[in-house]
Amino acid sequence: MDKIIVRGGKRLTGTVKVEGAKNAVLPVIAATLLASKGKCEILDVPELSDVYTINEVLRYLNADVSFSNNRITVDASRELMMEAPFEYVRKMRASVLVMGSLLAREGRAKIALPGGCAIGSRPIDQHLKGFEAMGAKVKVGNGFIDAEVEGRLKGAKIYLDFPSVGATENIMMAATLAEGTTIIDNVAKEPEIVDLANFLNGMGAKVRGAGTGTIRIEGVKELHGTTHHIIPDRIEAGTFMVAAAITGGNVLVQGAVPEHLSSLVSKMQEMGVTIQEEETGLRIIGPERLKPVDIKTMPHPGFPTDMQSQMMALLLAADGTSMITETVFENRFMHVEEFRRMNGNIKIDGRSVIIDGPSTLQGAEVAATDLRAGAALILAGLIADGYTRVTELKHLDRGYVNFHQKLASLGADVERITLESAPAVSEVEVKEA
Ligand SMILES: CC(=O)N[C@H]1[C@@H](OP(=O)(O)OP(=O)(O)OC[C@H]2O[C@@H](n3ccc(=O)[nH]c3=O)[C@H](O)[C@@H]2O)O[C@H](CO)[C@@H](O)[C@@H]1O
Ligand SMILES: C=C(OP(=O)(O)O)C(=O)O
Repeated sequence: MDKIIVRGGKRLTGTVKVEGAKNAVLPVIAATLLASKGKCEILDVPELSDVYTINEVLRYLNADVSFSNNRITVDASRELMMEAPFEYVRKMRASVLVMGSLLAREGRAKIALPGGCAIGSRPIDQHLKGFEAMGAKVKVGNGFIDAEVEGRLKGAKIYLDFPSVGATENIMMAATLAEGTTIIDNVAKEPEIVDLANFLNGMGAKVRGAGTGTIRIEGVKELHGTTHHIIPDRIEAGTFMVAAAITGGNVLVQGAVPEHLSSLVSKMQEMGVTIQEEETGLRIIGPERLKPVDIKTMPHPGFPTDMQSQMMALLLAADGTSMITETVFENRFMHVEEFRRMNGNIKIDGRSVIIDGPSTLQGAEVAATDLRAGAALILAGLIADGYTRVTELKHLDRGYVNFHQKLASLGADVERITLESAPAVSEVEVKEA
């Protein structure tokens, strides 16, 4: 079991470079299954545990995948298997993203039901509604979702009840090989949707309107391999922006795309943080005194839920009362208890959290309850008194490459230790007794 240990009090300075986006690369890898001819080459791929997991899913489905030096090649030209078992879906919910590609290419997709996770129940009814509208018969039973279509999927008009990122991606992928035109309304507008559309078009698909509320896809008979660069990770960029601001530092976040980060930039500026656009990214200069703000998470271009816990850490340091309202996930406040263990003055009120700052944070042993919570607790540790020990790093490793090393390169006092070889405390006590 690994732990990250942070000693608070260091001001961060220097330059940090962000990786390719996790939430862009996962659907892009799933989409490579649509290419029945040629190889796909994906560049700027982050070395994350989620990427290794989805590569395993593709190999299980009979694709040839290689991954080195931030570059993945996939040859999916052989006939594919149609089933993704629970061992993968349990590790990573994004495994459900292979469903649209499999259904479009092979006429069937059987995927273990993803179940709930630490941030909420996360149903996939909107994905399934889209597949059904395109002519698939969907059965749910024995822990699996089994979708099947006779012949090709048919183009359809689909309205999403909520602009779900995953449903937009899955339906978009399925529609590329459908017969006729598919129009999806009330879709997600996240930059990762645009990246996926660009990748699909590089494969020979006809996708228009990505980044707006309506996407129109004219189905084609087959897709081929292509080369694609993944966009920079706006959430990793945002996390380092908060690291700079919380320590009163001065950091250039290379690869931060201002258009992808506008809601975060606005909120941080309201808090008194100086943000300057430079040629290669955004420079963040933390103020002496942070002002409180209210935040409501929303689908893009609203404030991203994936930055909610990191902003909570920043607001703990602000001078006054702030409120965060989470509207995207039903249960994304597990980190509140952990912040309380660090002496954070913070309380939950329904879907909102009230933060009374500034809290004098104290180092404590805390658990990363989900991926962004892990990052947020480390950020809080940067200004806490004494040592903060963060456990459950498997969550952090899903979404951040070398997080502690990047922070250390900016001057943070932080290290990661592996405890496997160390004796448990109780063993030491028994021997000493
Ligand atoms: C791999 C990836 O890209 N993950 C991101 C993606 O997750 P993901 O694609 O799972 O998120 P969605 O946008 O689908 O989910 C948002 C909300 O809609 C609900 N919902 C979704 C689908 C559905 O069929 N029915 C339904 O009710 C979910 O339970 C959730 O409450 O977008 C989220 C919202 O920006 C981000 O936090 C995740 O980091
Ligand atoms: C919630 C997240 O990811 P996932 O959808 O992969 O769980 C995230 O990236 O913060």
